[in-house]
Amino acid sequence: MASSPVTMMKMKVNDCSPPSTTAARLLPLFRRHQIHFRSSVGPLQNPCFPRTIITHASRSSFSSSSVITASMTTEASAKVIDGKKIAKDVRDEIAAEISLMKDSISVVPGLAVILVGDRKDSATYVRNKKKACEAVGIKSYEVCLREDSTEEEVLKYISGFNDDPMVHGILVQLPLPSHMNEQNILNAVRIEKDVDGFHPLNIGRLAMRGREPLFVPCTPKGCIELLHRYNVEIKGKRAVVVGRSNIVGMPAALLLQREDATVSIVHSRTKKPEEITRQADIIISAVGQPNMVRGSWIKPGAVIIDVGINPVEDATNPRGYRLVGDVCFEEASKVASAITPVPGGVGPMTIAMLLSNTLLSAKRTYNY
Ligand SMILES: NC(=O)C1=CN([C@@H]2O[C@H](COP(=O)(O)OP(=O)(O)OC[C@H]3O[C@@H](n4cnc5c(N)ncnc54)[C@H](OP(=O)(O)O)[C@@H]3O)[C@@H](O)[C@H]2O)C=CC1
Ligand SMILES: Nc1nc(=O)c2c([nH]1)NC[C@@H]1CN(c3ccc(C(=O)N[C@@H](CCC(=O)O)C(=O)O)cc3)C=[N+]21
Repeated sequence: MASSPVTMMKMKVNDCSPPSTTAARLLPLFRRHQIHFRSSVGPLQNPCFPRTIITHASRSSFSSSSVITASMTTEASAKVIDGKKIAKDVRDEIAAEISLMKDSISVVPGLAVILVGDRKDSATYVRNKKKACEAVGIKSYEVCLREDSTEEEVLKYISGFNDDPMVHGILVQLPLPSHMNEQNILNAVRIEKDVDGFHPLNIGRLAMRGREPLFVPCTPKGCIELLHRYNVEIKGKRAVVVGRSNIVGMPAALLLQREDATVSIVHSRTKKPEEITRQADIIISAVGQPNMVRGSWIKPGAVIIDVGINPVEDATNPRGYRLVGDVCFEEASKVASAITPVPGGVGPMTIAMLLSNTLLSAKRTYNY
């Protein structure tokens, strides 16, 4: 099993790294933090680059070929949805609320994180969660277990945290080692402390009309929060979710549906996925395939939320790799009206939503 982003590394399929100037070239058409769907941007759409490694040399010769028209040099550029900034705003709001809570009822929220094994990426996420908790005033409790621990040991810690009144949220970092039964473990978390929103009862309620889950899974909740804070209208729009995992794709589709979008789901068995995504006003992509969603898959003016976090080889980066999304940013930003970058898009929002769910849980416990 892969043990780090480097060993997990996928081969580079094309060079879609965001041009450094993209963030600065905002469309005058859009007011800050307000996205309107464009019906068309004229003949500006980028043709698909071949799915091969494109070096700088081959790219420049490609762009001077007859395939790209002169108009493409003046192409529109999508607004970049700044997840880092919005996540900071959310964290500031949470910190203010926690400070008030502490002053009035002398309680601070507590989050327990259980990490099993030594995956480097998981260790990084857990470290980042801990830092984020400390910064807003949430007390964090951390358990790190060896890769060869038993399921019973994990269940024992969950049971302890379930009974601990100082702990309002419990997160078991995924993926778990393959010898453990993920379902058994996630089911053991008390739903009142299920801040990840992965308990089947929470997911079931999310899927039912007229029912309310206690917690909404953090990453999909972060995607919707970004759409709301950028004033993207969801109601009545066509949304396509690429990916149907229990933790991102499926709950993202359910949430969009709850927001009155008309939702389609694309997965690994979908034929001609680009024909479906091209109908979308909003695309949320969570597949884990670097740069899979090309410019030609996108309707002009669509809003793109890229959840994918994919390490690709990059010799120029001190880490030897860099993170890219599921969406070819370079192409998509010429067609879409707004797009999240990777990194700096959905990732920081996931952590902000975890803090938000933990605060919500503590408030619920004390009827605050
Ligand atoms: N930004 C963040 O906060 C987070 C980012 N992530 C990232 O999001 C990505 C997805 O994560 P996760 O949902 O856990 O991944 P999973 O591997 O659990 O699910 C991937 C989904 O994508 C589908 N899929 C895979 N290949 C294709 C393809 N070629 N065409 C269409 N659909 C495809 C799969 O279909 P099928 O069901 O048919 O197998 C599956 O539904 C990863 O890059 C992950 O690192 C994840 C969590 C949080
Ligand atoms: N129980 C559980 N809950 C999760 O929510 C969960 C999980 N397990 N397992 C793994 C995935 C992945 N995930 C991310 C969180 C933050 C970033 C994040 O902050 N990313 C930064 C980049 C970080 C970097 O540079 O390495 C960004 O996109 O800007 C990414 C991915 C939560 N997950």
